Amino acid sequence: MTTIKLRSVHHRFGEHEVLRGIDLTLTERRIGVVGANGSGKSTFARLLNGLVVPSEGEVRIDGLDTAREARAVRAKVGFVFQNPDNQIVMPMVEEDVAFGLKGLGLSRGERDRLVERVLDHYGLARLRSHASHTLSGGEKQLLALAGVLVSEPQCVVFDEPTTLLDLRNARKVKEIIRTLDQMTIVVTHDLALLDAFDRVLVIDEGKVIADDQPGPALAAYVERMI
Ligand SMILES: Nc1ncnc2c1ncn2[C@@H]1O[C@H](COP(=O)(O)OP(=O)(O)OP(=O)(O)O)[C@@H](O)[C@H]1O
Repeated sequence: MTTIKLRSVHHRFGEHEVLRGIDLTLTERRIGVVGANGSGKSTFARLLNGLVVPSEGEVRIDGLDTAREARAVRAKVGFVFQNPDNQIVMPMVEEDVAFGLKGLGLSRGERDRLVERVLDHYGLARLRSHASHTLSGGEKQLLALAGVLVSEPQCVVFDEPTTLLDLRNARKVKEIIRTLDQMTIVVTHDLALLDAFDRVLVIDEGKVIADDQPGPALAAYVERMI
């Protein structure tokens, strides 16, 4: 089990204080994060694997400080961006998946086996030799996911994973999220996705204003939005 702790976290971009005092301990397997546009959700999500370091306070993943132990933190917590183009770095599909294993000290054989498994699992095997930039939006999102999941992180953070997808691909990605073994934290505007989650955080103007099971948390969110 992974434990994520945020202590007195504030984050500022210049003068703008985007997160304003967040204290949380996260251990549940499925955690949703909702809130209005610009409320600080993406910034919050990025704190969890050290993509953003808090201006004040600290974020620890199983005791590791994201500000000082970023490499170890990223091995534990994978991050899937809303736009897969932010994440796909290698020209060919299988190279891009293999890139997710870089720096882990695996032999070539182990690396090939893990890449093979994840390509098969996400239906990308037939595209293995394709140029990454020629994939459709849905295929790119699956590739971005495969590139993160290939290294089997203990926790995966998704920032609006279905926003750019059509219905079929959104459904596919949601099914993957529902069936992942790992701890999963999902920022989304798709409230139905969160029905079976264990915990939902509502962020408003940089603060957590509700933190509960999906029913009451989403009711608080809807009330705040109208
Ligand atoms: N790198 C940055 N530099 C300056 N300001 C930023 C930066 N990233 C985010 N912000 C600002 O911080 C605020 C919160 O942004 P954030 O992306 O965390 O919100 P969000 O809740 O994810 O929004 P959305 O639902 O629209 O994606 C916004 O006002 C945004 O303009």
